[in-house]
Amino acid sequence: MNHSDEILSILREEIEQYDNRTRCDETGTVIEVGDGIATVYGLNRAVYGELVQFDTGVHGIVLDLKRDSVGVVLLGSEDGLHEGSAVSRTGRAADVPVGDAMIGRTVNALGEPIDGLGPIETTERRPIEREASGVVSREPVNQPMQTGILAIDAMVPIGRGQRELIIGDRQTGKTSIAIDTILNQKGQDMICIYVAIGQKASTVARLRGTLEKYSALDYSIIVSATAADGAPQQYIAPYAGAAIGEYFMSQGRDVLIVYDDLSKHAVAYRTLSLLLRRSPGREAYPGDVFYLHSRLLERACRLTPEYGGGSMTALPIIETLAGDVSAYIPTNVISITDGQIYLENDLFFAGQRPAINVGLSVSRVGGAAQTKAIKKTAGTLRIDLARFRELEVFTQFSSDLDKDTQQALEHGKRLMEILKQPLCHPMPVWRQAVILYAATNGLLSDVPLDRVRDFVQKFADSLPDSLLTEIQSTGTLTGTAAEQIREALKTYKDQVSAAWQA
Ligand SMILES: Nc1ncnc2c1ncn2[C@@H]1O[C@H](COP(=O)(O)OP(=O)(O)OP(=O)(O)O)[C@@H](O)[C@H]1O
Repeated sequence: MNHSDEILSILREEIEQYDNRTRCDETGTVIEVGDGIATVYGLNRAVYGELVQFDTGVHGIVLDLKRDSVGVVLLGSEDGLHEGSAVSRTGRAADVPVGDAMIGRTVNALGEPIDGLGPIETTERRPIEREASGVVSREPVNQPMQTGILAIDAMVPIGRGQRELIIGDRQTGKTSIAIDTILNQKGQDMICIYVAIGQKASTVARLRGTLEKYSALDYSIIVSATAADGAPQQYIAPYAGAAIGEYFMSQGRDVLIVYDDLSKHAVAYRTLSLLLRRSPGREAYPGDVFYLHSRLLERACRLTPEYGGGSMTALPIIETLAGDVSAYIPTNVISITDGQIYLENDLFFAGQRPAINVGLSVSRVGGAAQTKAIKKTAGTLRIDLARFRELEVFTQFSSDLDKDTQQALEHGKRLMEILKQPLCHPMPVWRQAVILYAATNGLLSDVPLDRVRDFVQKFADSLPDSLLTEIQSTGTLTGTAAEQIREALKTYKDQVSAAWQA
């Protein structure tokens, strides 16, 4: 055989076997399975993040690519899977159904309904992992996202498209802030998505009950991967929530997404990584744990009108241990987000609820989006509170205080009082503006401290409707409106002050 014949025969052989070989790459065999992880041989062409299907019908996601095998995390039960089970590629990344039909429903991390209300009719699906929008398609944050919580809207304002972290120890009211914010979106044309990661199923059910009670389910979606669901579901749940949110954002809608909480998400990812035998780094987290959250939170943005003009505001939640914000995951997420709302144990137990530590809370971009009426009336609030905190510490043991110090202390105490807010009572802009105006201008100095909270609420209720609608619709507090508030406050005080002496 001459040289060219030899080449031809090799080529012919290669071509004949080509089909066989590609088919072989499309299916593989399980070598080992356990703890929700399968090691598969033969899926040479599988790509990172691809969805594969086992012969039992269970799906898995390729999360580890090695020279001879791939590591797959199972999205369902491993019952019936054993060494030698067949696995086939699907050629697509893990995705979730998206569409208006999802609104009002509770779904799992794969977008399947778990609320017993029947199937969800959607026509579109979106991959759970997607590259975040680029610089060109983004617009600066310049529209407010009212939380309805006075302390936040006045001092840590959040804009549409912003990522604001809610951070604090366990049981300090983190979830409550997120829920109140969702309740306040009623009638604001906002779609709210609550992603529950690693929580108890009963907690999620209770939360759904609260949303239902306040008619917030009409514009909300709950994505739930409970503690019973296992690490893979907990790992993909926030990405699934983001994909559902992006669908609405691409339709030009405004979306609010809450990730409750990313500490548990990081723990789920650490579990998977350790089971996949990746080398552990600081606090045993894998080296790419920063990327885990940055690629998620980067997907929140506000789009320019050419790209639909929608927005996705993210409220990730992080739980700290004994107030330690310098731990690995908290510092990571603090550096990714555009600010944080820091909740403090001491304040919570002292009855200051929501327990927001104003000194450590910050919003890096929301100031530009703050409603004018609030900006104007809350002007000195932060500084006055900072001064109050300092004086409070210094004057703790001294009884002989000069008049100025006494006044500043009394003023600070009243400011702290108006910032207390019960659960599920979000405040509209006009009410916030009126209360702030009265408090920051020292108009409450003659109201007994223990009556301040009740007084301001009832006073706000007594104001004429025309004034409220004017503040609410224009978003500003004109000089005449301010004068009207002053007058009304004087009259109202005269009416009720007799009862104070009694
Ligand atoms: N503004 C508030 N007024 C009164 N009670 C509040 C307020 N905010 C939170 N609480 C109460 O504090 C408790 C803890 O709240 P929440 O569950 O929101 O905290 P969390 O930090 O999310 O807790 P976890 O660590 O369990 O996630 C709840 O019982 C809630 O009712």
